[in-house]
Amino acid sequence: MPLLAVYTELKKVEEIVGVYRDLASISLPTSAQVRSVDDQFLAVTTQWSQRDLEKSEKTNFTVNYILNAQDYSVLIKTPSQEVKNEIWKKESPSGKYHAVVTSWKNKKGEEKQFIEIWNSQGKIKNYDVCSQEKHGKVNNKDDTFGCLQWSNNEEKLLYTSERKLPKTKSFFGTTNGNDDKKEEKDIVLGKEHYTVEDWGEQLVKKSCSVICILDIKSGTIEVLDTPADLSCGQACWGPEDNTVVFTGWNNDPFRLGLKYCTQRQSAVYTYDLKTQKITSISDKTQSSRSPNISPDQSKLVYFDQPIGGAHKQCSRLKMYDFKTQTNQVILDIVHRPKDEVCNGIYEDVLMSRCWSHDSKQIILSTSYRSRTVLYCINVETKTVRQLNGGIKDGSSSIVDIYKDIIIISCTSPNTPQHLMVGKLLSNPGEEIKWHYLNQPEIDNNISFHLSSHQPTTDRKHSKYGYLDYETILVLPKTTDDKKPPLILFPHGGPHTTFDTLYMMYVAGFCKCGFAVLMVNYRGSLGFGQDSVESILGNIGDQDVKDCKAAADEIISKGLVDGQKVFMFGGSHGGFLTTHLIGQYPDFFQAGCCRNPVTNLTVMTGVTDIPDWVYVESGFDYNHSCLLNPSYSEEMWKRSPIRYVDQVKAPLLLMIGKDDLRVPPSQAKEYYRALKTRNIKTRLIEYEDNCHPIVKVDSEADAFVNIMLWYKEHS
Ligand SMILES: CSCC[C@H](NC(C)=O)C(=O)N[C@@H](C)C(=O)N[C@@H](CO)C(=O)O
Repeated sequence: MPLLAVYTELKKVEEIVGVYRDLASISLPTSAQVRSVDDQFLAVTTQWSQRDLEKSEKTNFTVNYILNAQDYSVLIKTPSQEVKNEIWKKESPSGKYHAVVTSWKNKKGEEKQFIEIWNSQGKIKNYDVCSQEKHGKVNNKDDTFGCLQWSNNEEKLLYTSERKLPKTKSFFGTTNGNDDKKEEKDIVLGKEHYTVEDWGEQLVKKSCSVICILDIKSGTIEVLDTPADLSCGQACWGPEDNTVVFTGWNNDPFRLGLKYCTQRQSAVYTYDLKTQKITSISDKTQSSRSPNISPDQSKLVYFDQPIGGAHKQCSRLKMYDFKTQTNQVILDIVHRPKDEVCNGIYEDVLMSRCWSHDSKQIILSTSYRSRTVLYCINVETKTVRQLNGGIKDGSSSIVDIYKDIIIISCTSPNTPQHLMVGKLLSNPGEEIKWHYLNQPEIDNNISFHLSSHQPTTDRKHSKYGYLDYETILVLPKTTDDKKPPLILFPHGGPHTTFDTLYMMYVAGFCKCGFAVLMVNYRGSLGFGQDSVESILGNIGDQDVKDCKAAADEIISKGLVDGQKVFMFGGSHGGFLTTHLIGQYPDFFQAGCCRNPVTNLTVMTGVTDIPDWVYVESGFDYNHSCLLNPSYSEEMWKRSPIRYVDQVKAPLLLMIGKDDLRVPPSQAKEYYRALKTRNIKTRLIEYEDNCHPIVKVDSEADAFVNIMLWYKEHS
């Protein structure tokens, strides 16, 4: 390479790395809790996360605020305090105590988990919860099953953990001298290689979760006697702490991946702590989750939806009355949005605090077309109203509510997530006045535009007719008349959505000079259940054409350079990337995808969610389904690999080596197919990454590689 070329290349790398460093240094809020100190003051504890590129890890820290209770102005803000080894922290109802679940490695390198109880003077109790050998590892906050709940009398803590498994050793092993007689009796021989099923991608080693109660005074642990065929989670205390309410997922006949999948068979149960009787309070023909009890303890709300079908869908909000022991629908599934207020609920779970103080209203946030919006739902009148958010055309989501003081997180593609505080007003006509907890840094070099797209006549759906869809165009500020090159970026799923959020990669692409078109093709969440269902049996066609048509429309408006179009997407977005470069070979300069689905015919045997392949290809699924030639033929027709002979655009493929959702074999097969056809391609493999490639160092490396790939092929 000539010297000048080497220099230019290095300069390019330096610039991209510089862009990424700046963006990675932004800290983002992860949670917050509000509490009233007295009539004059409010206390808000906030948790934040920031990438540390030097240490290749995320740094977590807290910041505490004291606010004036009248006008919400910030009176005191404490310096940031780094948090280490903390899995979970929960304040007691009176605010006197904190429970903290911590994880720590001892000198032998063994992981230990503790539940610590703190008051204002310091740590008052510390329990090595696993040493009692009543259960396995404690679930953490991000697990589907996780929970940590104080009893109302502050004497007990509810949490979930893995069920205790019998110890096993080889048929041929001798006992270790340290084993006492009792332990030896409990050891089963020759089962050490038996498979232990788990719940798949990002839930590895989560096999059967149980509910545990820690008595804070004595340190004794009670593991509730729940059936072995249920994985239990999302537990909370029932009225007067006499029952425990929880979600139970069926383990049988075998577990399918649960991450991004709310359609699995699950129900809401109560467990009577005196009689140990378990009762299902939800409709067992539906999939129910996320029970949440009202402050007056008279009722609870939860989500439900049909079992099976699309991996995420529109859900109902239901309510169970403890006195009458009856259920009612508060907000039903919205098939075809009719009004301007609500397109239905698409959330996995409710926030742990979501009730108004009078136990009459629920606050939740969910997708409404391409924005996350706030809803206030009156459970008595069953009326829904949208609450005003913090940014026009941006997104707002609830973080916490306590005695009607609400904390929200506000964002838009040019404004990183920041926290605001306001008061829920009794007059529904009045707008909430939001006050900043922290000031965001708005990037005025980035702008965004929402567009609605109508399918052309040839793309009308045979059952649902004309369903519209949306895109979010994120544009860099240009200093000359040159139009920016375009990155076409459809989301994965396919049943997820792009809301007008700040996304580090998108902001970074813009700062490197690219416009980004994020496509909420038909099938995305936030547009009604008909839209979700319209894509089943149509993948590889309807979604592909929606993306291409959206790009054409934006190019025709003259906002971007139509001669320089690049593809980008992960997972189902990678499926669309490989489809689009195959079906429209002259349209794209280059492409890049993370963990793409490329060949459906071989996916059923390797993914943790084989049902996805059947359902998205238009077939019904049950656990005994077997692939046959007619299914395979249809799956082949819908697979990107079918078009590989037509591909011209150089393609960068990235894989997380531990991905259980779309195993690396999918990208590898496509990579080999391109190589033998002399199409320029590169495969990058990230160790220790699963489906989302988000380990701090990998995410950073991937960004620079993507930008270099596009720049090289511009
Ligand atoms: C058999 S895998 C099908 C695609 C996959 N669907 C589900 C239900 O997991 C998918 O597209 N998943 C996305 C939600 C996804 O994981 N996308 C991300 C990763 O976080 C991405 O890289 O874009």
